[in-house]
Amino acid sequence: MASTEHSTAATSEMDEEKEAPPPQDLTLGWVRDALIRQEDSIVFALIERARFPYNAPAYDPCLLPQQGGRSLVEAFARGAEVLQAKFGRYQNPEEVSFFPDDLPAPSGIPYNFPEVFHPASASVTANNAIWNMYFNDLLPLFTVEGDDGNYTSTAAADLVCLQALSRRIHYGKYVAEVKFRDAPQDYMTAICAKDRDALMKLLTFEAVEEMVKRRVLKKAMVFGQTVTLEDKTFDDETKYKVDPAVVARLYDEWVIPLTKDIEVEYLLRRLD
Ligand SMILES: C=C(O[C@@H]1C=C(C(=O)O)C=C[C@H]1O)C(=O)O
Repeated sequence: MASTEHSTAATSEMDEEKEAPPPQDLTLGWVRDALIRQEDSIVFALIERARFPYNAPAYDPCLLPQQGGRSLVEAFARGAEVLQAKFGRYQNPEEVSFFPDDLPAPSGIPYNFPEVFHPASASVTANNAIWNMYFNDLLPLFTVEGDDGNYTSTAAADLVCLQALSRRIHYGKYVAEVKFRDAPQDYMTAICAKDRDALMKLLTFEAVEEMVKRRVLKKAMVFGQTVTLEDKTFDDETKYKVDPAVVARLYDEWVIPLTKDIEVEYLLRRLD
């Protein structure tokens, strides 16, 4: 009994340290560490989705006529968001809904999230772009063609990917806030001039972006290997659960540019 109590306390302390929401006095280092941890979630979510083939009927609005023109994946995502909103998921500023209209009021146990965002900037969202990118561009790149009939599990795996990508990209709001606080004069000049290019230049760190892309490529290799007890070497013939080049491309073409778009949009409203 005593040892159970002890281990429960130890676990919750550890969780608090790892999963604490962003502090009000956040630093760029803190935010970048959070982004690094989220890379793991994204790579694992893609690996889970890749267990199923493409499963085209999950995206066909004709599959479920009673859903009024919505595909199974859209109906599933909307239903999941309604349930999650009820329990307060979107009270967390890290979480952004894909279908914010008609979500019920939260009735869960309130949590006192620190108010980090400038209020006028808080509602910036890229979820439409993320949804379209995921289904039109990304999904065909990392799933094999085919139909195994397991559409609900497929939709559930899609939603995990979408939510992980959305959380990462909307973390651009924290990045923007901390960069603004670190150099308010530089940012204020560009914000007052509504100069998107100047803002983009100010917030871009190319060396950091290169490191991010190299790291996610490596994570996809490490996490996507089949681990066996026999010694074996990994070479060009190694089969990965998700092609590491696709993960690097995901970050290069979509995740980093969308994060930076969020940063710019956040900053443009930062003085409102
Ligand atoms: C997120 C940041 O802002 C920009 C976007 C990056 C990203 O999305 O990974 C990396 C570097 C910056 O160009 C950051 O500075 O860490």
